[in-house]
Order: sequence, then structure tokens, then C-alpha cells
Amino acid sequence: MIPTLEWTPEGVRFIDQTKLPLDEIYVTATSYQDVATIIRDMIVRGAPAIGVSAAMGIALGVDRSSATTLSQLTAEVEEMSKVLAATRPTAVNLFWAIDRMNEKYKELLTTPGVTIPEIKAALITEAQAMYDADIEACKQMGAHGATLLPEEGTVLTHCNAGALATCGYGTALGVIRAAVERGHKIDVLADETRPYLQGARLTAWELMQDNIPTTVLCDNMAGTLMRQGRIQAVIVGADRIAANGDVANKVGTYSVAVLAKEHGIPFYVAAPWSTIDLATAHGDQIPIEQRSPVEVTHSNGKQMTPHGVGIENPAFDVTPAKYVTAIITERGVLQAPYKVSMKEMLDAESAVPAV
Ligand SMILES: CSC[C@H]1O[C@H](OP(=O)(O)O)[C@H](O)[C@@H]1O
Repeated sequence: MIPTLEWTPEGVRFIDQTKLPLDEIYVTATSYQDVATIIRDMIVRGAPAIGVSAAMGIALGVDRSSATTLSQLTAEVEEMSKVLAATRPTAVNLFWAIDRMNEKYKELLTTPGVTIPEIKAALITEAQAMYDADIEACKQMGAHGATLLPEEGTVLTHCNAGALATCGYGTALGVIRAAVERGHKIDVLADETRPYLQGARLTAWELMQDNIPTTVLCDNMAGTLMRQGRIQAVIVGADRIAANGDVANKVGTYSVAVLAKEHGIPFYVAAPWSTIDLATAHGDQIPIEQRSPVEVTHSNGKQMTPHGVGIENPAFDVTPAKYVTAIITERGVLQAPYKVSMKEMLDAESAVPAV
């Protein structure tokens, strides 16, 4: 399994995704501030991965704390949570994970006579449980979604929703992996996904590790290949799914979804339940991260645009629910049009049975 991140006695170790695909370099965070920098600089990225990273960041910060009283420690946990929550605004998994660690901390405080060492150990256990749960959820997602993919055919994906975006198995790429493990003969078209090139650098690298045939496309090629009948399905990840089923994902996803609809190609979203955000009514309310213009003006440190030209660099876009064929979760497949609302499904703690 690809070691996207892991808890070690020295700290939280990450594969440096800015160095892939040519160099496999690891960095170890020894403070929660290190983890925040690693998330902000996209050394680790991907909604589920940054959520668990933040959880481990809080566990690390508490583990390294020199607080001698619970009130000191509480103030420190509040500060860590604020710093980690400020790293990136779109992926709801980040905030879900930080909230879960805070809920665990508050629960621990209600334990009579709880000691700081006991709290330290319990938060490490909680973060590691989230890590294990992510891998299990991705494998369940894979099992539910595999049947939706062609027995034999070409699947397009956008960005990287793979092992490198999670704790090691992937959401969209997890469904592809599961289908291949079940004998489907699938080859993958990976959008390069400018400007950060998650597809060209990360999806291509990780699928080649699994010997899954992969071809990299420029982001302007999918429409033509769809018109030529060369794509049988599209599957992507998500950073936040609003209560009405609108999906925020890497910029360019909306264009692919509209093209898929136009060509009658199924468009699947694979995401854990922790990506569904009932507090956000519809997609236009999802905060879209605006990243540095340098990511667009430069490639490998070489400037490609004239000095002073205007630059747009939204990191995500929103795909309205009407373009989504189904949302694949660890609890089943939510087939559009949704028979019940996301809220009813979450309340029911169960999803529509897998197709
Ligand atoms: C499994 S969700 C991965 C999701 O996160 C990516 O964004 P980023 O690389 O900026 O963190 C992209 O939206 C992927 O679909």
C-alpha cells in the first residue's frame, strides 16, 4: 500500500507529493505546525488524507505538549484546531476530522481524574482509528462501486482521488482498483489536471504501481475522446458534497461532467460519508480555495506567462447534482435522482442498497 501518511514515534511521516513521480521522498512532521504547513503546501493533499493528517496533527501537538494543567492543554487544543482549520477551506473532511478530535478531547475531559498522559494516548488512538477507518471505508466504497464500472472498457478520471488522496486505497481510484481486482479489464485515462498536475504526476504514478493501464490526457482532450466513443465511464472524487447533492471537486470536474452528460456517459462520484456536508445547502455555498497565481504562471520554476497578466486559479469547482449519475459511498450507492435527501440518508445511517 502507498504510505501516504503514517504515525511514527518520531512524528507523522508523509510521502512528499510535490516530489512525485520522479522522487519518492518522505518528510516527518514533529509538530502540529509542521502538519499545517505540509497540508497548506500540498505535500499531502486530497480530502480524506488532509482530514486524517489534521487529526494526527492534533494528536501530535497534544503528545508534544508541556502543559501541566488541563486548562493549559485545552487552550493549546483550541489553538492547534484553529491553525489546522485555516490551512485549506474546501474539503469538509478537514473540519470533520478536527471536530471529531475535539469531541474526543471533550469526552476525555468528562472522565473523573483523567490525566494528561491518558489524554495523549487516547488522542493518538483516535487519530489512528480514523486512519484505519478511512482505508476500510475506501475498500467498502470499492466493493459497492466496482459493479458500476464496465467489465471491459475505458474510464476517465480527473485529478487524483487515489491512495495519495486518502490513507492508502483511494476513493475513485479505489473503485477502479476494486473493479480490476474483480476481473474487470479497465484502462484509465487520467486528466493531467493543471495547474498542480495531480493526474499527470500522482494518478499516473500510483496506477502504474498497480500495473493498471493508464494514459495521461491534457485537460482539453476529454470531449473529443467522448465524442469518438472512447470513454465508457467517468469516476472522480469529491471535496465536499452539499445537502442537495452538488459536488465540489478539483477544478475542471464540472467541464468533464457536462461533457459526460452530453455524450450519455455515466459520471460517478466516489466519496466517504464524511464528505457529505448537510450544513451546506447547495454547491454555490461551498467555499472555493483560490491558490497562488504562481501555480499557473510557472511550470517547474519556469515562467510561462507575461509579467502582469491576470491569473485565475480556483482550486475547485462545483458540479450540480443533475450531472451526477451516482455517489458511491462506503455505505452504498446513492443513485440519482436521489429517492430521499442526503439528510434523510445520513439520518437513516444507511444508504440506498448498492445497485
Ligand atoms: C479523494 S478526494 C481527492 C480530491 O482532492 C483533490 O484536491 P487537492 O489535490 O487540491 O487536495 C481533488 O479535488 C480530488 O478529487
